[in-house]
Amino acid sequence: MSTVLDQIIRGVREDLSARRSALPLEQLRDLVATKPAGLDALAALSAPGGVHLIAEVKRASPSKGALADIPDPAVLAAEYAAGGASVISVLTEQRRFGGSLADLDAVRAAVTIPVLRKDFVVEPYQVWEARAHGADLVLLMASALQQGELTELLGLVEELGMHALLEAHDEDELTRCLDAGGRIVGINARNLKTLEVDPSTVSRLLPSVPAGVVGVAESGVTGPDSVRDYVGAGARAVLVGEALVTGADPRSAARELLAAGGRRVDVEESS
Ligand SMILES: O=P(O)(O)OC[C@@H](O)[C@@H](O)c1c[nH]c2ccccc12
Repeated sequence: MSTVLDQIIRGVREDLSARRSALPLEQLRDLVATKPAGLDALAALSAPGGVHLIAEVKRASPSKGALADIPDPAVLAAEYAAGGASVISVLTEQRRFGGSLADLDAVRAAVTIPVLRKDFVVEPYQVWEARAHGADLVLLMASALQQGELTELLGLVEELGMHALLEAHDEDELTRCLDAGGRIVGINARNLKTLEVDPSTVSRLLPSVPAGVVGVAESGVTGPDSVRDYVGAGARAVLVGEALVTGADPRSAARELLAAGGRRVDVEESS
């Protein structure tokens, strides 16, 4: 039986081949050569002083449908940055999440902190694309990749001067992420095959992430209490989408989550 993940990846591959016809890899590589170097997302997420926030620009999800309009992702990203986020995550998958590479461009132009391209990366072309559109960090999901692909894509991400967030949602995937050499590893509380969120996945798996690897808790943060729980389980960063995009004030919401994780954010004059 085909899972939601299989269906998403099928659509991603179709959209990808259309983009590749419009812009062949060779030209994409030339474009990458003209871009300034990426920012160090590993350093950003390793800085001491409490939990780090990876704040996500997320318009929709397969489980909930439309979440937020987000007329201007640049404005939202700037609010996240002002609220103390260390990294901005931009979903670029179009069919189920309503994202695009244009959103990535807009966010890249709006902030000076590292930006994550969040998509279902299954081919090297998408890694080149991420760099061409200014990403510093690329999501690689163990559930979507064979081990050889995971290792190969991680190698390309690093060769292009970026870092990868390797994502696992069970023991086997976590072992694979660590074996591949992941230095930033996320535990996703959402099972992308069933879309169910189970925060205990994070508390079960995070303790197995070694101290030298940045452990990220992903999905299911509904407020400060969730952050406290994830940090208690050993999270050095939390990745939050829905709770931030559906609230009235993303800057204050970001600050509140960070405060719950022990990070003090200097309050700037609000613009
Ligand atoms: O909206 P939430 O529950 O805060 O979740 C954010 C993020 O973890 C989720 O968007 C996510 C985690 N891994 C993914 C992989 C693909 C697409 C989306 C995701």
